[in-house]
Amino acid sequence: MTPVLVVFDLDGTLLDTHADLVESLNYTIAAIDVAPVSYDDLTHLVGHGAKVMIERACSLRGHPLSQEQLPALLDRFIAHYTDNMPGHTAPYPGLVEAMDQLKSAGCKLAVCTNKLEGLARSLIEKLELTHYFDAITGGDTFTVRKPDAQHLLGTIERAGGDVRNSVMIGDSINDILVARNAGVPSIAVPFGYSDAPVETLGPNRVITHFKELTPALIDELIMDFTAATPTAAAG
Ligand SMILES: O=C(O)COP(=O)(O)O
Ligand SMILES: [Mg+2]
Repeated sequence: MTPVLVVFDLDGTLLDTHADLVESLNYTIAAIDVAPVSYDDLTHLVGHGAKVMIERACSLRGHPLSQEQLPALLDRFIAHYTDNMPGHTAPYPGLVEAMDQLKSAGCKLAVCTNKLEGLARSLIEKLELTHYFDAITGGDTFTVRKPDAQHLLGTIERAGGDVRNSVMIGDSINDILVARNAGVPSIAVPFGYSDAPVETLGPNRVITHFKELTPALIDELIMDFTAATPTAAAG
């Protein structure tokens, strides 16, 4: 039987990236005299990749961008963010212990983020977490990204997992939707970047700390999900 695969979102789920995102974003938009954004604004800005984050930040501050302005700003963001990695970014409390426990129980782990794959890989590498993951995919890895099912299905395939034996864990609507679209159960965490309370996004479970992310919880979630999904059970 294929090992259980736990797929993590990155920003706001694996890693607390808020301080560095705010810093690089404000450095980027200062180039065109757009006023800085705050930590609270991030719930509205993060989760769709850097391009959307820059666009939304400028709109939020009353300076909608033209499409011609975007590439240079994106380059500015990527350069600043890369130069300052890992900055203040760190795994959320209990994450490493939870991943160790899952690995010991035979689970595979993967990352499915809308961050650019290169940025995600560098950041994970700088934090010495690369060895945990059987696959790392970003918003530019495939032709589509979360919430499109193919982003998660492609990640599962690269990690050598099975869609019937996988779980997605994330902090935003795109994570819950990609799981639903791919036919995979989801877990939401409330400490990331979501406009709405995560309970209202329709995840199969909510955990408030990684100490709750045990092999037993994952098994139970897959069992419940399979039992409630006739096609998955039949497949
Ligand atoms: O918006 C981003 O850059 C990525 O966000 P994600 O890791 O939560 O998918
Ligand atoms: Mg996220």
